[in-house]
Amino acid sequence: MPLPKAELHLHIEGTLEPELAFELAARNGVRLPYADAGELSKAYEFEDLQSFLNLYYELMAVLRTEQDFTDLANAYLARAAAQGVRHAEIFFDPQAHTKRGVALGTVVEGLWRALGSSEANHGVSTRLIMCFLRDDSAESAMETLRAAEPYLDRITGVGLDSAEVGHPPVKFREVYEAAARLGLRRVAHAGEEGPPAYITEALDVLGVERVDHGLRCMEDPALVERLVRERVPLTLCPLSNVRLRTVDTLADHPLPAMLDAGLMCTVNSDDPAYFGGYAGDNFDAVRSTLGLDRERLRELARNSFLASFLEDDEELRARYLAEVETYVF
Ligand code: HPA
Ligand SMILES: [Zn+2]
Repeated sequence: MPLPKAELHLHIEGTLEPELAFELAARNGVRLPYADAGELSKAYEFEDLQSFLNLYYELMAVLRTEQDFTDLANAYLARAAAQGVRHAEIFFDPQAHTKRGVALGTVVEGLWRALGSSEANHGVSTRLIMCFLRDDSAESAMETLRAAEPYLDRITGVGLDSAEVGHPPVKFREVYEAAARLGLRRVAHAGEEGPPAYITEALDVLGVERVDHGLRCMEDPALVERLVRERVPLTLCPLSNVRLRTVDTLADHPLPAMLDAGLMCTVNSDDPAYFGGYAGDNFDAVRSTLGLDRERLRELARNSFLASFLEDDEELRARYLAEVETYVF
């Protein structure tokens, strides 16, 4: 049995495996500019975040119906469960779909058909986090938040993703203020490719409770000290960092130094279909390549549940934490 863990940084659109992409393309009569899944897999060589995002948005063309989103989410949940994920807080990118003419309701209802029965079907509890595309306008983000109001019983929080550099958190101040008034939890990608100042801004201006990635905090000792003091969780994605060349190799990943510094780190998969692994694969990679011992792995798993948005079900959180503490490696 794998180590029980929560996944806190997972873009559902990033779980679209080449085989499913072709299946959905055929079902929906969408033509992909690749002959087959094998040829498509060869396109998974990325230079940076933008080169990945180009493919990520291109392949979304195959997602059209509620059933497509249900199938996508069920495929992810089955894989995650097999790798010890007991709880998943799942990002989705509504604007990437609405701008293609797919209604927000189709996306949310489709995802919900998988998520709403996930505890029974997969043994995985879930939350849904709606992300704004930071390279789109703040007005578009605000319209998206307004359009989501009928679905807020299914949406736990808001996040911020897509191309980071040049799109600082402050651009979304009003949107995050409005989200807070609606009772939504707040997270944001910051410090993946963007500078440490974006992390500070996400905390101070957007009021985020977790920082997605946050890797570049290591360039600013005062910021590290603050993140440690305030116990701000960071949702790290080691295999993603390697594939998007945020670090040179996995052996160079700062995770051990971040744990030694006292940062509240978690390990996640980001876009597992694109970056070579799901949550358990990321844990296996940091164990074997970075030499993390059992107590460090247990700490990462414990952090994942402590940092999760399970405040409405503390009994469940306590059960997961007990599983982590009694886990025999
Ligand atoms: O790793 C990521 N970074 C920013 N935006 C994203 N959207 C999907 N994955 C990512
Ligand atoms: Zn991400």
